[in-house]
Amino acid sequence: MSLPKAELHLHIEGTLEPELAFTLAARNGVELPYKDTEELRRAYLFQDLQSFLDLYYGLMAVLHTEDDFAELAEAYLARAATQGVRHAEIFFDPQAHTSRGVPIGTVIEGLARALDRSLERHGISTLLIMCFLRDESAESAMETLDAAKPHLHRIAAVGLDSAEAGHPPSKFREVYKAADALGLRKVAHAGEEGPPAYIREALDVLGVERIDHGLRCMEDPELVERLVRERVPLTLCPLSNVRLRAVDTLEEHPLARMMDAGLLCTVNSDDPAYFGGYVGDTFHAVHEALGLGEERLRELARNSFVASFLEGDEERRARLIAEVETYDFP
Ligand SMILES: Nc1ncnc2[nH]cnc12
Ligand SMILES: [Zn+2]
Repeated sequence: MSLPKAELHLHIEGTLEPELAFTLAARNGVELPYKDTEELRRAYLFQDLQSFLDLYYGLMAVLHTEDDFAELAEAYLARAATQGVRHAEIFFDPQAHTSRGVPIGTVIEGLARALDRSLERHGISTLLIMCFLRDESAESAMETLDAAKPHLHRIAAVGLDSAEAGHPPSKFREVYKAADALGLRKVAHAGEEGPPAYIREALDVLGVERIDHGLRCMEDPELVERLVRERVPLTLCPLSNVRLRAVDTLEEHPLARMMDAGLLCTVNSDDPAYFGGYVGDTFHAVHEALGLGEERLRELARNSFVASFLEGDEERRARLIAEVETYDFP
């Protein structure tokens, strides 16, 4: 769907399509435990977040050089442009690469090469969000922040992702404080598999400006009231929630109820190579499965720009919102 939109919850490693994975594996002499792309795709049957993460981190073994990261990001941006994406705030997981011996500079400078030409090539403005793996230690997160210091001009914000249960946001209090002191903005995954209390902690302890997912806020009416009152954006990922079994079917996804409750919802693709669709496909899917009409889709698109970190370019934000308001649905 080419309705103009921002993508605010997208893991660049989650855009690694099987075809590119095999190309990079051949180029870098990496042997994959799958015969071909078909067999790899057949392995995309996940029981929960952890079963996805196990495969996801394994496949990252094909990413080695700056060129690899540039090619990965370029492929995503080219595809996103065909789905109406005009602005993308892109997560990456440095520890998933540094732990394999790939220097953080290789990751950041490779991604930046594609991002730097994205506006001109694809009409997509971009920024980078560096995520800490919450199932690694707080010390490792702090070392990652330190290692990123020579590249800070490339990074807009920090985030928190990976296995949520048992890894509360408060574990990362100090590293978020340090990131804040460096002028970085703050987001965190919370309430995907973890309880509503993790959403409160992300707000109160880490001081995040957006909640990634936030799905489980619906179990806590007082929290919903607060999120509405404080206009805290939620970056929801409905196709991901189905594939990782946070909800049984897309028809049962609470997105429509969340919008009715007055929450500032956005929809995003999370890891589109694994979850069956890019963000335009996701808009289409929620239209079909949840009966969200044109005004609701327009609201989601408007919210994506409202919730974006486009503060450096208010003129662009206003122009993109105006495009949403006047978009003619086919
Ligand atoms: N849905 C998700 N939740 C947590 N960490 C992730 N990393 C990539 N996708 C993720
Ligand atoms: Zn995510």
